[in-house]
Amino acid sequence: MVNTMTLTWEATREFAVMAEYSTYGSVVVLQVNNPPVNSFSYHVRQGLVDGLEKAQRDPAIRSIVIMGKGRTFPAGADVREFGTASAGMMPDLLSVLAAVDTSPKPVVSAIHGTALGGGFELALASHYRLAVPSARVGLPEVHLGILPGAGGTQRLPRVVGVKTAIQMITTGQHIKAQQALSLGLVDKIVQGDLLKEAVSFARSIEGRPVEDRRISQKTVPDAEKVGEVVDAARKTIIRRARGAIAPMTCVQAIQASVLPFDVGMQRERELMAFLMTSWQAPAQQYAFFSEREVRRWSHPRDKRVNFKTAKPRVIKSVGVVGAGTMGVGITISLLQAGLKVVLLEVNKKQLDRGITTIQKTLSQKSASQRMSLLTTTMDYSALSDVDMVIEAVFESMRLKKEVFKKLDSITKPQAILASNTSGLDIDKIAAVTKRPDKVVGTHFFAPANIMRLLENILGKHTSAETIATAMQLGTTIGKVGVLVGNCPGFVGNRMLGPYVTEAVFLLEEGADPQDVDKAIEEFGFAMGPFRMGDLSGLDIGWRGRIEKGLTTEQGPPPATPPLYRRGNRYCPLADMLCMQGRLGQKTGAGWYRYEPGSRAALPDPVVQQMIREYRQEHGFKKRTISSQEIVERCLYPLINEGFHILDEGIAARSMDIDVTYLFGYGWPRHTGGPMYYAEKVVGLEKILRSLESYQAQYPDHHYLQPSPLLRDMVAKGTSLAALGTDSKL
Ligand SMILES: CCCCCCCC/C=C\C/C=C/C(=O)SCCNC(=O)CCNC(=O)[C@H](O)C(C)(C)COP(=O)(O)OP(=O)(O)OC[C@H]1O[C@@H](n2cnc3c(N)ncnc32)[C@H](O)[C@@H]1OP(=O)(O)O
Repeated sequence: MVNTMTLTWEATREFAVMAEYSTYGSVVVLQVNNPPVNSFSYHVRQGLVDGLEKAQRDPAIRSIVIMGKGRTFPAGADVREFGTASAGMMPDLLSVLAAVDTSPKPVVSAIHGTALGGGFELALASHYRLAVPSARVGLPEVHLGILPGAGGTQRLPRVVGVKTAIQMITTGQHIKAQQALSLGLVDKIVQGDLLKEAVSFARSIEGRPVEDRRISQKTVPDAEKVGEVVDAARKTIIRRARGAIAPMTCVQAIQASVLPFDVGMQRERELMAFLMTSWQAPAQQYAFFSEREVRRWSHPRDKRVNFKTAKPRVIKSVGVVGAGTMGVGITISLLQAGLKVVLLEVNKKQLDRGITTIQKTLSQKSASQRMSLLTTTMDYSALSDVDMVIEAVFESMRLKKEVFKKLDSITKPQAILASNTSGLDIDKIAAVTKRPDKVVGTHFFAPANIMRLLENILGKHTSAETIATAMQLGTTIGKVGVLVGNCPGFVGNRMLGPYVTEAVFLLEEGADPQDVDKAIEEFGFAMGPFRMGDLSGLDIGWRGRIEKGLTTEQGPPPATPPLYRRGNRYCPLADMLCMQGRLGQKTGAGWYRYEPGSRAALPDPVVQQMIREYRQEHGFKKRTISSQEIVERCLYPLINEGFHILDEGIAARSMDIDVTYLFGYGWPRHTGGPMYYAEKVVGLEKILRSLESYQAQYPDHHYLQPSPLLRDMVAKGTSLAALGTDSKL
């Protein structure tokens, strides 16, 4: 045990504030001090190298502790430095870690918070690792489109074997301290004061040889199985990674860990250089920072609508109206965050079903505690005292207006009233209340307890305080909140319109649903539009089209040309399926057929026949459509709609659109999001020319008409960053 009273502070802060050097008798403690996450920017690297050298020079020093100041052990390289001059400035991270590994005096990494990426690689290069019970470690570089390029792909498998290393590195998962201990990744879990414990531990190992503590000198325990492990991983990754190059490149680097350490390190370096210079790494890093940047929201409508000045109301209790799929998912999210919930459902059977689902979904451990926060009711008066209500009833304006009228009369005057509408006019809903300033859209995505996106919609009268509250609620329940303006479909579903419309037009011309889905899935989406439609339920879109008067339950509205609605081209194939009761997975048939109890989408000859007859009836000639055309025809109109949205100020920045798509619609992260992809991967000029060319072929597909903003940007050579505040990225 170290007696704190005997600890003496020597000259500190010698190496700027970024790696503080303190001595405790024979122990040097190097504390990285680079808030918020102690990333390894240039000055930290220099500070560590200087500190290590100083410790080696001082004969009174016999051991070295490295730790993080503030909230965490270093959480990795400074990603903002990537691609800048300071990233390449020596010492680089590899030299810091080499100085640690080869130190003749034992080096102990003492971990709290999150030791991630380069931070965990530093710990692995150390001779001993301690962790507090709440610490987590991991190598999440794959999410940034790179690999653990400071020896992580070589040292980790030497401890846990190739199989576990592949699993950890290709998923980027964070491991809790206890699991890290059982995997041999930390040597000891310490309770109490980490600094004191680390110094005490360092003293206890002074004088012991460090050679056999160097992970770099060990061999991989399952080396003989590397071939079969890599083959198995390849199969999983091809299925899971869909177009992302980093996961398989990580595997290639890990494969080299069975070679001598220096050879493996060289291979890791080459593969890192390959990834660092790929187009996917900057796209994923953009996605990482955008996820955080959307927290700094504002809206051009009103300068008070700004994260800096708007203060949220305190929300302790929330009413949820409707115990359907969405209401139940929202309730689970709120309960999991420790909020009190009053769930109202007027249909007793539905309410009972909802309660059962909530009970089943909440984790065993905390279920009873969480359930104690839940009140269920069929009576609106039970909502009289809640701070906020989220309405999640059926998507009908008439019904929503009825609900909001009731809520306005029953809830306390300061309560916020939110609608989970997926695209109806928030202003019309607000207009039936006497508090339009407290009405806001909070669009959750199914399953609402899992999907991270929360699209918050600012109505004409929504106050800054109300928006701040909705954004804050998102953070409280672990969602990524994006602020958008009010228009039909808001950002996400509005852009989805052209995508699904064009996908259905492709069926008219010769593609089958599975051809379209395959092309979109190869692009990187987890599901193509038809599989997604079957999963969500085809009746959702159908009801929406009925509500808009585009179709009826019996077919086209009277006196309507079959393939046109209100002057626009219209394909009724989806309506035809719904009229047959084919509503998707839930009815065992939609665009595909499903065996009882299975979710596997099977091509259905009945649908293929229906499409064939439809083509014949309307004079469409079947042709072969390439995957490239499918991707362009579906995604470019979606992107084009994004430009309209920016032009109208519905989204303040292109990154708000990208984050919406990354977190709500499964847009592949390695492409950065639709707007990033358009600008940085394809190029705006190419998008514009493709739209023009398709529009010339299909003049009545109005979504193919390029947005004036896109045209203007191409003509002037302006960038998306220049439109909003994402220039920082
Ligand atoms: C040419 C090739 C030659 C080869 C030579 C190779 C040499 C070796 C080089 C590199 C190898 C190592 C690479 C890496 O380490 S990459 C980074 C790996 N680490 C991560 O991915 C961690 C990312 N961060 C997180 O997961 C989280 O931030 C967190 C868990 C650490 C903390 O979460 P939370 O408390 O929720 O905070 P925030 O996420 O909100 O973050 C706060 C703040 O900090 C910024 N930030 C976080 N991590 C980094 C980072 N690694 N670099 C820069 N900035 C970071 C984040 O953006 C937030 O900023 P704010 O929005 O402005 O507040």
